[in-house]
Amino acid sequence: MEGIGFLGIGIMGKAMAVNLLRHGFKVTVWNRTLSRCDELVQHGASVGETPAAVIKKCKYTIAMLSDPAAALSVVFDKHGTLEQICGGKGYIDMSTVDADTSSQISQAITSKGGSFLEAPVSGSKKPAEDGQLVILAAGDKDLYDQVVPAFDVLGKKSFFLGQIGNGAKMKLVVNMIMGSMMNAFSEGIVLADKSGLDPHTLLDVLDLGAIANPMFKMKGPAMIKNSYPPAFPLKHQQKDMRLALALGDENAVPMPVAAAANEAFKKARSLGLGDHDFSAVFETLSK
Ligand SMILES: NC(=O)C1=CN([C@@H]2O[C@H](COP(=O)(O)OP(=O)(O)OC[C@H]3O[C@@H](n4cnc5c(N)ncnc54)[C@H](OP(=O)(O)O)[C@@H]3O)[C@@H](O)[C@H]2O)C=CC1
Ligand SMILES: O=CCCC(=O)O
Repeated sequence: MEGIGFLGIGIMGKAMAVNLLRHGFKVTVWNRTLSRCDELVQHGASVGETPAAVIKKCKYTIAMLSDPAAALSVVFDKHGTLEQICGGKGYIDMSTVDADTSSQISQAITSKGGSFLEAPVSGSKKPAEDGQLVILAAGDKDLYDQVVPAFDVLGKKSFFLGQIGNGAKMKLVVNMIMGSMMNAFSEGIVLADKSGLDPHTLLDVLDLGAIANPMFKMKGPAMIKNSYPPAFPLKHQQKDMRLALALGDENAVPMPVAAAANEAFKKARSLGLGDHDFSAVFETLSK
């Protein structure tokens, strides 16, 4: 593959871009807060002054941005992706957005002759650092085949899910389940504690049974200490619950558990916990 552009050097974008550099890819980065690119330069990246400058330079460009508004802004605003995208160039948006946002971006890119893939990911900061993400791609199959070498570095498994929107929907379903689980887990820890049990023993019991999972194992000990270093920011989890609930509305799927979980994440945001890890929803139970 030729050089890759990378737009959005947040928690995930930084880990993914560093990983690509470590594996020998030439990477040109851009971030809205440009100073955040400095660390990437130390790892060997070049910097583009605008998204358009990155697109102009690179055959393939990946975006990893916070939400639908950010993903749209980087494509459609002045000096954005659309100004330079053209035939022979590919744009891969790995942000978690809804299917409608992805379709808008896809239509705009393809109307200029470019090719487009949505490719949101499952897995957080550590899997991103270790190249262990799960990639949920959909859209242009030729572009997918061309960028497999990069996906092989970023992830442990890639799925090609067909038409645009399917990757976004799959990602939202997964994160809706995860957000609901996090709330049940938080309630369980508090219930164990308040009823006189040792929450650490609860973690040991959970880890040996049918509902053992990496998330409980990884986040539980820190939650018991009321510590929430951001791997997956709570504001993004609440965005995903909101988008998943909208998908439920569209399809007339009742989701009372997810709706309650969303309320808990909104409460956590109102307490100023949006930039903490999403496990900080635990705090809403004692407030
Ligand atoms: N963290 C995680 O565990 C995971 C996150 N995701 C998803 O990946 C995406 C990125 O997440 P993460 O890295 O954690 O988020 P961060 O909040 O760490 O980074 C967000 C990035 O988006 C940029 N951004 C925000 N608003 C705008 C805007 N209006 N215009 C241009 N750029 C903007 C930020 O730029 P600036 O630095 O200037 O603020 C930053 O580069 C999200 O969609 C998230 O849901 C998916 C899987 C796991
Ligand atoms: O979107 C964030 C997903 C976080 C994870 O899969 O651990």
